[in-house]
Amino acid sequence: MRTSIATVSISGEFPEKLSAIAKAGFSGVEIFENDFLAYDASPADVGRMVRDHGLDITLFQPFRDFEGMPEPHRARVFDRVERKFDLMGELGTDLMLVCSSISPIALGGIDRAAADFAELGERAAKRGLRVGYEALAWGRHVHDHRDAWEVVRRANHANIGLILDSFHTLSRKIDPNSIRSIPGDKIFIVQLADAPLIDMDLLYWSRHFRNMPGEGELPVVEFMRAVAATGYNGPLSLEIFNDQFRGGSARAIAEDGHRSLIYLMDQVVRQEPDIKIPVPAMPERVKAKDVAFVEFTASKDEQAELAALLHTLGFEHTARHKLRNVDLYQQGDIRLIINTEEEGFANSSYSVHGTNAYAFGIKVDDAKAAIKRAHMLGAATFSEPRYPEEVLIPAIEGVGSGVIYFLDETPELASVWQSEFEPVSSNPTPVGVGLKRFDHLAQTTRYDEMPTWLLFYSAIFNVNRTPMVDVVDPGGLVRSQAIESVEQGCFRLTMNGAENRKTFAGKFLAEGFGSGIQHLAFTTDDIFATADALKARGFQALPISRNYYDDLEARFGLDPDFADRLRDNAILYDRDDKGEYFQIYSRTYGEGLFFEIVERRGHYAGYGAPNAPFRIAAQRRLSRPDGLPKG
Ligand SMILES: O=C(O)c1ccc(O)c(O)c1
Ligand SMILES: [Mg+2]
Repeated sequence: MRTSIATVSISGEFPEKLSAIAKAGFSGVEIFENDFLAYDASPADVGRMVRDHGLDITLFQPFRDFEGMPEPHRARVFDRVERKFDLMGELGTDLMLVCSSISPIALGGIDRAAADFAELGERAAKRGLRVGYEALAWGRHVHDHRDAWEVVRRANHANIGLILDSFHTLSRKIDPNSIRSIPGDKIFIVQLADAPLIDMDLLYWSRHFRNMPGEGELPVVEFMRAVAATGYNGPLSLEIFNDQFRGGSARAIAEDGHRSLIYLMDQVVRQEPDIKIPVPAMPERVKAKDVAFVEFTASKDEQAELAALLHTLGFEHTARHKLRNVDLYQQGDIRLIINTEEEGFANSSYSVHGTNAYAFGIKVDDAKAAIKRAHMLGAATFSEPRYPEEVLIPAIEGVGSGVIYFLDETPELASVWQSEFEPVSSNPTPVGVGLKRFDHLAQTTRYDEMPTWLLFYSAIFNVNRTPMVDVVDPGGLVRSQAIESVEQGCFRLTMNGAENRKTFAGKFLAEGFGSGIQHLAFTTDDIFATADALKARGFQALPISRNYYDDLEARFGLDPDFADRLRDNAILYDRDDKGEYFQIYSRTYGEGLFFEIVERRGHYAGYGAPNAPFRIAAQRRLSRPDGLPKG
């Protein structure tokens, strides 16, 4: 499997782009002409630089406004082509992309274009070069790969072929299955990009909003299945025009790109097993069954504070690690760990971020297979020195240099709580205030990092993504999107992307020095009973404004007594046609960490997004630095 990426997809100067691309594992690059023009080195030097990085040049692009020109423009276009052929010789690449003309003076007609390409084929052949024709979605006469293919077919020249670009085909909703009848050897290169579904001008959409396959909403898998079914076995080349990527981290974007191609082809080969493209075999997407535990790191002083908060939430200290300063707190099926070790990874995480939920475990069917898949998708495996008595729990690095552990039912992993922990309480599964399971974990990250992590989770795990919702914080916008295991209701994780530091989420990032789990949500089967039990334990709920309840009553036509009960218990409420949702929030702890208790009734599948602005406003009121009343 040969992977390639257009230089335009990556931020930085030419050398920085190349080094990021090579490090991420690509085998080639498309040289986008403007990147080359902006860089002050001879074509031969640039070619050498590329090869010194172990990369080859898969394509030189784009050559614009070639076909259909009336004389005298036509002659000039051919002169221009010859100059670019010279350049390609010096760079050391044999493939040029011609995109369909947008020139207002270009004439239409498949045969006229085919004749131009036949002549171009002759000229290219003399130099041992090849030319591929790509239909831009906004091309003047040709804007459909089926027409571009007809031009190439009629040009009937060995040195002229077709270039397919998923964006141009899928943005126009052209059926990708129309590709299946094209001979694979006439497809000279395939360019891949995804995009979010936004209804806007095609050119603007293409130049600003493309993203990596799997990050957007276009049927790129269907497209690539059709391409692979033709017998195509050339490079898979990413061509991503994206405003955020241009300003992002070259390394992260390149790594995302490589991961996106491996993930894409893994899906393709499972559905088209006879393709020619060699795809590395890997275990299937991991079924995430549940959150097995969440682990906090804290100093000894802060442990006491955090443990007190957990106590008011109904958790009991049930066990202590036999060899380490690690304590286990339980309630229902929920396990929380506080790690106060003074060396090792947890401690470094504490030094950088303060008290934080730096790790979590996921219950899977086969932890070894999970690690293998994650590894093949470029995730870094995580391990720490351990005592001989300690079990090796397979783990990877996750969001914000947090850790994700995998636990399965193999004897060693299933018994880790018994083998490594000493009970300190006679009741290992306290009922507490009635919290039963994790409902979801919420990770906060910078908005521009969200695609990275959504791709990371979706490539490794068998999860669906919910649509992105905008949450208005008085300090700016926060965008929120959830991933959920396909097997309904087992594993849920919400990602919140903060655009700036003034939002509550943005402050968490700034003060905690990076992305991480900002809140943990637990389920109860009876929110009112839990609210009473919480009060009895001295739990302080996040106070919610009276206005919210007046509106709630009006909006949903609630019975006033019911609305009063919600208000008296600071319970937030939402309802849709599938069911109801009840939420109680804790006050924030430390740099903005908090807890949520939810009850889902019926088949409510959301996260109370309409309530988020009021929750945030309440949190901000409490954390005002001006010393005004705290609640
Ligand atoms: O936006 C463009 O002009 C452009 C240029 C070359 C391509 O391969 C492409 O897909 C788009
Ligand atoms: Mg293209």
